[in-house]
Amino acid sequence: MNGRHLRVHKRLVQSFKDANSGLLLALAQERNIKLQLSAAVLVLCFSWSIHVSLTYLVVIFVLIGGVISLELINTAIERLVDLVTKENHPMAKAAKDTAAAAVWWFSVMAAVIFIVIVFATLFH
Ligand SMILES: Nc1ncnc2c1ncn2[C@@H]1O[C@H](COP(=O)(O)OP(=O)(O)OP(=O)(O)O)[C@@H](O)[C@H]1O
Repeated sequence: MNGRHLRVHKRLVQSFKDANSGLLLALAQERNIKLQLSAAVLVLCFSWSIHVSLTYLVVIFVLIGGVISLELINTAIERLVDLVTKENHPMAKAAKDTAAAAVWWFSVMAAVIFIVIVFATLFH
């Protein structure tokens, strides 16, 4: 590996370490993300037990990834707002509540799609 490739490799490894530390931080501090990961394990076990098709399984993985990713972005926005102001401010509330709404909206859609997948698998 030449010098340039080594630098690119080190940057990639460092980016991965930073992202991993962000995930661990959110896991340690956010109750919601623990609940969502537990729900994801249950959903995957149930999906496996009813033999969902490979296509549906891919959809389920995308939905789980979407919920967890949005929760991580929500956590980042919460931290950023807290860093910017400790005061009670309507814009701070709007930022936090809108970020939280993004998670909830996607989670509700994911739940609806999962129910459709379960019915389609059991009663096709
Ligand atoms: N600086 C602020 N100014 C005004 N309202 C705020 C402020 N910080 C938080 N809030 C509001 O207080 C409530 C709780 O905020 P908090 O930061 O504790 O989020 P949370 O309940 O821990 O969210 P989550 O459950 O997603 O982790 C939210 O409705 C939020 O909009």
